[in-house]
Amino acid sequence: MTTSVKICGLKTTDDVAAVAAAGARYAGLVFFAKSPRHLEIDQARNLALEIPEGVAKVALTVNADDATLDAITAQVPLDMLQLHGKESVERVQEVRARYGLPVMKAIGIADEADLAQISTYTQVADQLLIDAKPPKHADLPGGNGLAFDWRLLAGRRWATPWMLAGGLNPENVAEAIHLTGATQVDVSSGVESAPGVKNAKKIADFVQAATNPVPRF
Ligand SMILES: O=C(O)c1ccccc1NCC(=O)[C@H](O)[C@H](O)COP(=O)(O)O
Repeated sequence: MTTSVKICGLKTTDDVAAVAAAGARYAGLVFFAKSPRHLEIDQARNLALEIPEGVAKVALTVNADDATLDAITAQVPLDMLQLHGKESVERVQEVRARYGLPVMKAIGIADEADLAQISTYTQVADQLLIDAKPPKHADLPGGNGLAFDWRLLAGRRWATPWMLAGGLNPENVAEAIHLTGATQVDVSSGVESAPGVKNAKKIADFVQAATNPVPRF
């Protein structure tokens, strides 16, 4: 089975072109003001209109209220919502029902105790993003370029589709897939040349390494 790739935090039409050329399946648009990848709604709309069919447009929000989600979903053509904050099970259900879009819930993992969170959301989310838990005082709840111990996921399976994220890059993604059994992976910092600046070569190398994961270790 080939691995599906999500490139998160696109900001320019060059980023869109690089993602499409590389063969990624998902493109993430970040709505979080503190992030170097943040987009205003009109910017996101223009970018989303450039994303070709076959690449799913994912809007990433953090503890967003209905007014914020109403504004985003009214103006930006989308295929999925990614909830990357402390949204409860009930909030995930509400968002799914209100917008009629598939919802991907991010779960932060630092140690084995955090794995219980995954089972909590399997019944309500369409997808899960299993990511590194951010450091305590981090400005960003995701997109920090930090990995967790992938061995925590070894041999575990969930009925809900899931993506592996956190500190992935072209050099380590094959090993991460090998250790976790992930069939979907997500990356942001690992395909950038500076925070918020995507690099087309790194995007191509990442997709290549993820979709042809010949272990090099
Ligand atoms: O990317 C951001 O700036 C961001 C901001 C606020 C919440 C979440 C954010 N990113 C979430 C993602 O889906 C990232 O791709 C994921 O955390 C992996 O990031 P990285 O470790 O940098 O590859």
